[in-house]
Amino acid sequence: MASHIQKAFQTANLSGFFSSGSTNATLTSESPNLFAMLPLLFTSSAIRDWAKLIVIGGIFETCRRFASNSYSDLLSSFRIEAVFDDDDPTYGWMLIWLSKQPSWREIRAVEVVVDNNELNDSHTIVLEEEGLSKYDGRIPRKVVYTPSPSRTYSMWYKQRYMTVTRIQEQTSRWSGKSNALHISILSRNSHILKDLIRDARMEFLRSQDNRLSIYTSDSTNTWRRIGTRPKRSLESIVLDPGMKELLLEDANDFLTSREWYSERGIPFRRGYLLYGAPGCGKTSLIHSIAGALDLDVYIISLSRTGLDDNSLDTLITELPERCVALMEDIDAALSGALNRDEHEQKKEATDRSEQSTQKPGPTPIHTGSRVSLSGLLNCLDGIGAAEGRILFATTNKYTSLDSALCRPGRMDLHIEFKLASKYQARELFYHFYRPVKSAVNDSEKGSKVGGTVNTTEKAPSENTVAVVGDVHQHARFSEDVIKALASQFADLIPERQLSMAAIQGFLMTYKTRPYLAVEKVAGWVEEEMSKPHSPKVDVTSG
Ligand SMILES: Nc1ncnc2c1ncn2[C@@H]1O[C@H](COP(=O)(O)OP(=O)(O)OP(=O)(O)O)[C@@H](O)[C@H]1O
Repeated sequence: MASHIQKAFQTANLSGFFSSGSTNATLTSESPNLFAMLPLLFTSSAIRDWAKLIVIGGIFETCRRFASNSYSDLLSSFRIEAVFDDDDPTYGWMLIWLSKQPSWREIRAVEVVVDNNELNDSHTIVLEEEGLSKYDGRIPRKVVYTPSPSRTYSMWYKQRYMTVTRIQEQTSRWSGKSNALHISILSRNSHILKDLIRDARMEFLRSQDNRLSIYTSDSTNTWRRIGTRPKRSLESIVLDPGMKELLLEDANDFLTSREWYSERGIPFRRGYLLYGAPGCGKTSLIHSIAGALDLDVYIISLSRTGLDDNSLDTLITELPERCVALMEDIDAALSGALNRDEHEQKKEATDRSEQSTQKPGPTPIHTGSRVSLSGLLNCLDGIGAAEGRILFATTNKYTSLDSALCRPGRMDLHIEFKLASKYQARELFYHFYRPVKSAVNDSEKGSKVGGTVNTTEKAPSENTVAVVGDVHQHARFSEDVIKALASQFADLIPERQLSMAAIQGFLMTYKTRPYLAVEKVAGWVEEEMSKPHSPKVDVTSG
């Protein structure tokens, strides 16, 4: 081979390169004749040499690849690998588990962010709260660490070497970045991965104690956990006696009756329709019940831009088995002609034009949603509808709902929320100001006068508190005093005229001043009742 190439170079006047013994070979001054050398490179013996070169090269490359693959296979056989995508709950479990590992606290390359949104904890890791205390009356914002993208961190898990890499990818210009955790553990035993996932899940559940996970759907119709919120105790929601208990018992009974449903061939689903005036506790009760039953809440926003029948179907099909699905203001999403199917739209338009001289129909509300009533009905009890889910729907306009939507099987239990009764006003007052046991000041227990409370009498520090502005100080009044004040307060609230939200709003003005609240309530009620938008309920008894 070399002889052929040498020949070619000699022909091209480059023989100086190959002359033996010449260590300082230099080019001749004549320019090399490259064209003359070409035919020599394609003679039969030269081609044979080329072929040999290719075969030898090929053998080398194959051996190299074989060795490298065998090496990776060998390594893989000692390694367990797993990928956790951020659109799956396990990603959050892993981050929380990592944040609890002592070695994780010593990592040297992190992405540091200030956690602005208390709800949004699914992408954060390592809560650095040490050394951060109340400063100058302000609580500092939480600083969180996230593992830097594309870096590999090493650590030990159950005496096994483990590496963690966070991969970040730009999914599209609009939908932003996606994250994934790649975990590799040096072990031949696959149980180590199961152990890791179980530990991560336990850590996650521990961190969620007394918190409720909330999910919403994003523009790609995927469920995303937007964060958590503290569970609200059922006790803090004041409804007519027996109402909460009825709902909780029914939901509890449903969750434990899977077999009963399957033996009778009834789809294992339950729907509750909560209707009534705004601000009467519908949403609060749903969150509270979900907390009491330890279920996650999946919010289905029917008026979300871009949502149509197909995507709604996908979302409902992908609900997990045990969860609370929440559709708020179901009337708002379906009230427009836009949201009815074509046939119904036309029929409705004709009916309206016929009746227009007697009664004008409601103006359609144009939301960004393209969900039709028939689409919603099919989703709620279609083949793909998730089993074991509890659906809660709320509305302020019960009478405007289609009867097909309200029928048993879709909405099994209808519960009316009325404006506040005197009983509710009293209980709300009591829960608002009730003493925290440890902080009751015994010296104030004597402010009760002969079974009634003198509202002109002020607790010693009531006015001082308002000036200082430490508005969240509680429990300076005895239970008896608060109970007596609550009764006086309730007497001044008219039956079923004001919403609980409005009464709560009034009490917020007097956060630590129950006496003043009682003193001012009559004036406030008068003012509220004279307002033109004073609540009117559009309901019929359910
Ligand atoms: N029955 C109640 N008991 C205790 N608090 C209540 C009650 N009703 C309303 N509230 C308070 O009023 C506020 C609004 O309540 P909520 O959002 O649950 O009302 P809603 O009936 O869902 O209103 P809307 O129909 O406008 O969505 C909450 O802060 C809640 O604490």
